[in-house]
Amino acid sequence: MLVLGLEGTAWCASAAVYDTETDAVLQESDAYVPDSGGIHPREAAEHVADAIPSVVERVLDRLAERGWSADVDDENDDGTDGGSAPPVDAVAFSRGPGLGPCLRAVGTAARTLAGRWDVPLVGVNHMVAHLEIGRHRSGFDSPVCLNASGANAHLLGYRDGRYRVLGETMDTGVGNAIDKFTRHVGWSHPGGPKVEEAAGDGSYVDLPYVVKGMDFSFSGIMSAAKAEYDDGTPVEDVCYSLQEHVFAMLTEVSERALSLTGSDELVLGGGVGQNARLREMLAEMCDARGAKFHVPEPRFLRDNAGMIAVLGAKMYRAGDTVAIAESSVDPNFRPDQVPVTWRSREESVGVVDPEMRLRGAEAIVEIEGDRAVKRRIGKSYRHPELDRTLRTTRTRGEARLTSDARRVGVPTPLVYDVDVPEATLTLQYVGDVDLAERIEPEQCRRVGEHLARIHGAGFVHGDPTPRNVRVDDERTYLIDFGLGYYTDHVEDYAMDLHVFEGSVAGTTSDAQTLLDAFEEGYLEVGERRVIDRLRTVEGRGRYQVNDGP
Ligand SMILES: C[C@@H](O)[C@H](NC(=O)OP(=O)(O)OC[C@H]1O[C@@H](n2cnc3c(N)ncnc32)[C@H](O)[C@@H]1O)C(=O)O
Ligand SMILES: [Fe+2]
Repeated sequence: MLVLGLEGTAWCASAAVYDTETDAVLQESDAYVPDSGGIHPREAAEHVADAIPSVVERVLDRLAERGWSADVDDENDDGTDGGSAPPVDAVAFSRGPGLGPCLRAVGTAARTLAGRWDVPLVGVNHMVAHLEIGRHRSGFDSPVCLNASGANAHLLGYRDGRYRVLGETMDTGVGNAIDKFTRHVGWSHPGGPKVEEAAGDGSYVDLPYVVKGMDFSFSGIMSAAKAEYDDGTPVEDVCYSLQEHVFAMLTEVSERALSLTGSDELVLGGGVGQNARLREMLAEMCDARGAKFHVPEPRFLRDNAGMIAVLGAKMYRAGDTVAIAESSVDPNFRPDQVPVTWRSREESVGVVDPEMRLRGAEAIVEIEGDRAVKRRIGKSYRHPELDRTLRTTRTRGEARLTSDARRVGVPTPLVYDVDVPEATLTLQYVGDVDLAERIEPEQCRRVGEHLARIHGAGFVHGDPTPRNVRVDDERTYLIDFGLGYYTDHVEDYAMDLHVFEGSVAGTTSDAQTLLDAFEEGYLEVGERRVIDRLRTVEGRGRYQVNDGP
């Protein structure tokens, strides 16, 4: 079977033909490169509209040269000859997300071709295509996927018919964040490769580092990078340090996602995936924990129609086509809105392996009688200076907040000893199991109460996932305050709730009952305005907890 794919969500007009028999992809692309600055949406749309017909023509010429032909026959229903056979069996196109005018140009082209050839039309989500191409090329069963593209950055895992967002950026996509910095220093789009090149000669300067659970944010680090540049720090040093911080953040959250879901497979997708330093960090992290890592070749990382054709073929096989009249584009199409018709439910991630607990993402915990000795291990993937700063500040912070939480009535382990240079804490051993292994509404209600208490005391936990809660018959303990901090921003409190809700939704099947109990518990002790803010946070679209169809 042959499927034509069309891509043009922003800067790249591309057409590809995927042959399911041989797994070969023919691809022709034409990039829009602005004279200066970033992407101008109108210019980009003009480029896509102009370039699509010629990339289609070129790829069809190559198809004809090779003599590949579609399975579909050219007979009419009554057996008479229907004229010339269509060159492909189906047409797939990027339906979103992306820039509206660009998407509309691609949609129009796709509908025209499908209508002319009388073949089915398949509407593909561009973000899901970025990750499915890695799963396809790697042959992995059920990987965690890190999408690092221009307008997006998120961690996804398949579960029960949907891709779940396990973590994502709280502001801009990773490529756009880097591109904003390069615009500031006068370099044109795309900025990523220019930063990578300049970074080669740079040395380390300290910049903000922001991860919250499996979510992360780039706005602070980008303002700091611009300020460093304006203050005269050599641009190579800023580029080098930007990469060290931003990619270490992405690697850390990927490791956390592997740990939380118990998956041992990671795939990388998206244009920023072309960056050698990011790939190196992820490969090193996976290697250290015995996980497999795959990154597709560059032509399938940056925007390309090959990934659209490959996913289009899977969808077509599953009967997942769209009528022309219903094929309108969606600039805000989220990956977790897509019904995953081409995968079976058995492939879900998130079946938690109890053994994993002692091999958490950042520390080694040894149980000695009634004590747990927790050592934050060095991560060879990150810069030694950044590594030391993170380990010592988190160790110190964890000791302090664990005690502060107990003082306001939240069950936490006693802190017996703190060794900051060794990044080691000796804590009381608490609970029988992780909440992840025995998750019930009553425990979730208590987690809600506990979080409300610490928010009332002016700090957040920073990573309240079901693995950072321990339970026994009597109590529900919060542990691992290493990402917590003092703050009076309601947004930070709402993010704590969002992290808990996101990780419950990402790893359980009946999340709604658990989350209702959690919010009830929170409201019993805490303030309604935090729950209200949580709704606003979710409503921003970018980071919704989407549980089921
Ligand atoms: C919605 C869609 O239009 C969008 N696609 C997109 O942004 O193009 P993509 O090819 O996936 O990623 C482009 C980004 O990838 C960055 N990039 C390319 N090469 C890079 C490199 N060597 N290092 C770092 N970033 C790089 C570029 O600077 C740019 O920000 C998306 O997937 O979010
Ligand atoms: Fe993309």
